[in-house]
Amino acid sequence: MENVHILTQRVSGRGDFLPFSAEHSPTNEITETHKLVTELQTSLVIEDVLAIYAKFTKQLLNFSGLQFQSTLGTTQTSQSDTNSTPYIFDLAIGKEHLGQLIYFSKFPLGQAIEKKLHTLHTALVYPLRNAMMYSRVLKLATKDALTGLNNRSQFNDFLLQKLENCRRYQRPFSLMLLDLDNFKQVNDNFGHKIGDDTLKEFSKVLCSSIRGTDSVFRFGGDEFALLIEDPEFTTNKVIAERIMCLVRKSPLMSKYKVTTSIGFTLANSQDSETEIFARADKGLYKAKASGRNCAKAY
Ligand SMILES: Nc1nc2c(ncn2[C@@H]2O[C@H](COP(=O)(O)OP(=O)(O)OP(=O)(O)O)[C@@H](O)[C@H]2O)c(=O)[nH]1
Repeated sequence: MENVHILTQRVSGRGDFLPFSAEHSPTNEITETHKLVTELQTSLVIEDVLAIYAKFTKQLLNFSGLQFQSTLGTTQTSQSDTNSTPYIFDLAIGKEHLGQLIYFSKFPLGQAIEKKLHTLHTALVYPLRNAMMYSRVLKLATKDALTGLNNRSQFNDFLLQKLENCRRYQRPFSLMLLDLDNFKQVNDNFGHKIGDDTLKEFSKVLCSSIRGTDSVFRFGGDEFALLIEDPEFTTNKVIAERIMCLVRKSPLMSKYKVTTSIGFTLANSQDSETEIFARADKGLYKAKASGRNCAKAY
């Protein structure tokens, strides 16, 4: 510990290692680590856990960025500058590898700092693993595995929320239901893999046809839905036209002659989930009955 103290005092002027604490005793270190663990346990969100850890560790090491890479992707603290030298640490609990924690620093890490970081990593790993598990479970519960879109259960929650906002704050929204036409023949004639690729392609079309405030869902099979914020009747028509146009332009979807039928409806403040859904579904039925590849309001 004395080494840490000497090191921080010697080079703090350069801005890399800040004085960690005036008094470094084993008792202090245990108290600090305990405080860190307590704070880390206040969140199950990976980004938050990393931010809490970064704030604490900044007292020891003036790093310019902190990143955590795992099978769940890359998370980094806000305003991370990743241009300086990366110092990579594997994080594991026993044989379970969690991922890599990367400190970006303009200055070299001394051995004493590295040792201290290893101690802090022991405080980080359990709360981080809990957050990773939570993220996986949340994904399983709310996302469609094939397309990564929100699933039906998430749709039910979103729809209730939108109806509540519509009733209380007169915030209008609309529901659009979409179903692919002639999709069965893609699977039957070209195989399930091409069928899956078509569904993924259509998901991209939907995501690129809406604004960030709108949401896309896959119910299963070739059925999708959109919840559109603040729409006018014409907005819905514009969105539907945009989707059908992108489907026509998609090399994959045009190759397999897949189009989409669309039904939509505007919400009103008296609507229940069943009522609004039934109206959009009638619109979709009308579109199918009118020969497919078109959009109908109800
Ligand atoms: N590749 C793939 N196919 C799926 C998936 N889920 C459901 N399907 C298939 O989607 C097809 C849905 O067919 P329908 O909507 O009934 O048929 P369609 O040809 O689109 O008929 P219309 O809607 O009347 O134009 C069925 O063949 C299902 O087996 C999936 O995850 N991947």
